[in-house]
Amino acid sequence: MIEATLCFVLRESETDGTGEAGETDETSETSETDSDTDVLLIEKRRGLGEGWYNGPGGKLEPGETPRECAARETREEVGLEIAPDVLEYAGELTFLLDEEVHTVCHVFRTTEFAGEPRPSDEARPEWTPVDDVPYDQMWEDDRLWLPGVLAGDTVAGEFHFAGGPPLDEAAFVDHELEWGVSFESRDGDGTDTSGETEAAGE
Ligand SMILES: Nc1nc2c([nH]c(=O)n2[C@H]2C[C@H](O)[C@@H](COP(=O)(O)OP(=O)(O)OP(=O)(O)O)O2)c(=O)[nH]1
Repeated sequence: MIEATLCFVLRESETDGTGEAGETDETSETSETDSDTDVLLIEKRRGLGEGWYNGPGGKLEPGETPRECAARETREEVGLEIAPDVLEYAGELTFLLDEEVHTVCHVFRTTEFAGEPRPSDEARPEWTPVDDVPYDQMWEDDRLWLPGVLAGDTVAGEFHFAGGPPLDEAAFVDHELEWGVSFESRDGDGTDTSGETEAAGE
């Protein structure tokens, strides 16, 4: 079983024409988009999910906590500095391949970071308005849980894939999601859950 992380860094969109987001032209009545928040996505250049968009993240190293891993991977992949303890635990995703647990992924969210994103061998970073996330160029399950996570909710999910390995070539066949889960101050162990279960196909 692989233990991995994802880290979604959020910022207020730049709508004054000085940044990439919210650029305007003289004929526009307003430069506002539907959303005033950007998320830092990466185009993954290698490894599982290569060529797709995702958040920075990767596998835990020995002795590392999930939040330490999320902060390290974000630094290595896009050069942002994040203190592990500011990360908000937003989700626990379990990916099953042919009914066996393949990966447990801890999902974090933060608005606190230092530095400017820069590309690396692993990732090309891109600030993306949360309403423009390219779900058609991402893992198929992401459209089910990422909008809620970006909106501030917490989630526990199970995602069933069949026909692999590798996981990113398997078919996505089923899922269960539970929203409003209380993870308290956990770092990856023990969960205190509450909320409704939403089964696939409902
Ligand atoms: N958004 C999203 N991410 C997923 C899904 N499944 C899945 O494994 N991931 C994440 C977990 C990890 O962050 C990443 C896979 O990690 P990886 O094995 O490619 O890690 P890596 O080699 O790039 O990283 P490293 O630890 O070797 O540096 O993809 C999914 O369905 N959706």
